[in-house]
Amino acid sequence: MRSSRIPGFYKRTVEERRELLQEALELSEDDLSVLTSQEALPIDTADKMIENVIGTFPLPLGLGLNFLINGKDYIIPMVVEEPSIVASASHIAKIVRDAGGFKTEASDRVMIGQIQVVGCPDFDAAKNVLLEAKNELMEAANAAYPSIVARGGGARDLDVRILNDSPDSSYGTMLVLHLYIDTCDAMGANIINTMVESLAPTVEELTAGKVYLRILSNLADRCIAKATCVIPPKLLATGEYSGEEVRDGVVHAFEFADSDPYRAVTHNKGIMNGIDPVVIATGNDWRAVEAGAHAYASRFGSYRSMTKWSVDQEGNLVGELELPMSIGTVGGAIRVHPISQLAHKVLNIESASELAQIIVAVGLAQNLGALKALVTDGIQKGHMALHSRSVAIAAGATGEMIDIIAEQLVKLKEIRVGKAKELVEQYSK
Ligand SMILES: CC(C)(COP(=O)([O-])OP(=O)([O-])OC[C@H]1O[C@@H](n2cnc3c(N)ncnc32)[C@H](O)[C@@H]1OP(=O)([O-])[O-])[C@@H](O)C(=O)NCCC(=O)NCCSC(=O)C[C@@](C)(O)CC(=O)[O-]
Ligand SMILES: NC(=O)C1=CN([C@@H]2O[C@H](COP(=O)(O)OP(=O)(O)OC[C@H]3O[C@@H](n4cnc5c(N)ncnc54)[C@H](O)[C@@H]3O)[C@@H](O)[C@H]2O)C=CC1
Repeated sequence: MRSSRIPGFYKRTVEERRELLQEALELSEDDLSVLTSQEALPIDTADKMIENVIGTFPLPLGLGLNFLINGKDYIIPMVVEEPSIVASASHIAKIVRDAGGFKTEASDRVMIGQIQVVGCPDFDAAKNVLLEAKNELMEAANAAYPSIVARGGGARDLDVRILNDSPDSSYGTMLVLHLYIDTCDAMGANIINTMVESLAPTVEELTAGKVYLRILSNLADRCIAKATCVIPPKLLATGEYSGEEVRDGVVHAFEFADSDPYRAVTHNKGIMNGIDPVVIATGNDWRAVEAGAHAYASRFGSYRSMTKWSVDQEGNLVGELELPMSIGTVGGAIRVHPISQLAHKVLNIESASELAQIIVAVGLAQNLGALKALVTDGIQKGHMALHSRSVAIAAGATGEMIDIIAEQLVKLKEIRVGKAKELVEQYSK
């Protein structure tokens, strides 16, 4: 692939951008045809994906540019309705690229299946008996889904916990079995749920209890991806703000988020601004990723910042983001949605682990984009300037009028629908 650095891409027309993408990735007309067809998601396909279908709901698909991750260039498809996100990710990726790019890593792709057991006559004895039967249970789980074992995955470990066993607990005591499963390139819901459901009768027999829930856990804390970046302050200088001022502002912003859940939620929303669009574009389950990410942000006992920003001995800004990343490159809607298939082609990835690492790099970039704006000019300048186009459309502007009205709103520093309506009326006259 050619470089993901395509300066001024955003100044081109949609048509020109498609041509540039085709050139950069050597895509065929056929690959791109999904973008120009009347129905990007054919209604017959949509009707098979969910229930009670009456139509489809299109969202913009943009490209995050400039990403250099572990020395490899990536063009990143992002599906999102909010303006300035794609610009901001590309803006920070450009800065980090000049600092050597993002470095990422990932754990093994081990997901968790849970089995809930209640009513055991002796919970400690039940726990011991399950642990003693660990190998047999893992073998039985693998036998329930042999194809994942053939791909090199399958059950890896098993653990048992007892919940609510203190006398003052207001809930009933229960035993929870965790089955740890390597799901290879799948998110793995199907694999995990099949395995835990298959074990339930044996677990009931061994524990003399009753099994209720048999389902994966979205707190996928053994399926982790991590991104880091190290940025010399000179690359952060913005307008009248020195690089050191921006760097220190970002660290203060992190400390604020890490100490205060009210701020942490907004800070982390800014991270998910980058993560969700890639998860959606690649046909993955964003509710699963969201739920896992927020729970992971609370793992030390309170809800905290997902990212960490600090200064190293050379005075560089150091950013880190580590999250559970239960995504896949096969399964679910991934091979069903035609645009998701194109997104995977554009990303040019080999595995779910590679995709997970890209996603956390985008989340880290997105966080820095928002913080850099917040500690300098404020969010309104960059974000609202781009949002002004949506405001103009909401006020009834069409065609060439959209950019003209949007520019006037920015100039007047009044980016609101009421003002836009006045301008649309004047323009129409
Ligand atoms: C918007 C920018 C990037 C402008 O920033 P800028 O400094 O004017 O950008 P620039 O003109 O120097 O351009 C630098 C690069 O940015 C990209 N870029 C620049 N402009 C565009 C554009 N129009 N379309 C596409 N890409 C764009 C592009 O890659 C460009 O490189 P080039 O191609 O020129 O070589 C900046 O102001 C920014 O990042 N703002 C923050 C935006 C943001 O975070 N939005 C999220 C919504 S707010 C929110 O929901 C989260 C929040 C804020 O609450 C989270 C929190 O509180 O932590
Ligand atoms: N709590 C949750 O998060 C839940 C999520 N889901 C949904 O499950 C879907 C994801 O399900 P999956 O089980 O991942 O999809 P899936 O079952 O459709 O795909 C996995 C299949 O792909 C096959 N496969 C082919 N190549 C593979 C490779 N290289 N690595 C691994 N498997 C390979 C496997 O044999 C497996 O049968 C998402 O749409 C999600 O919304 C469903 C239930 C609960």
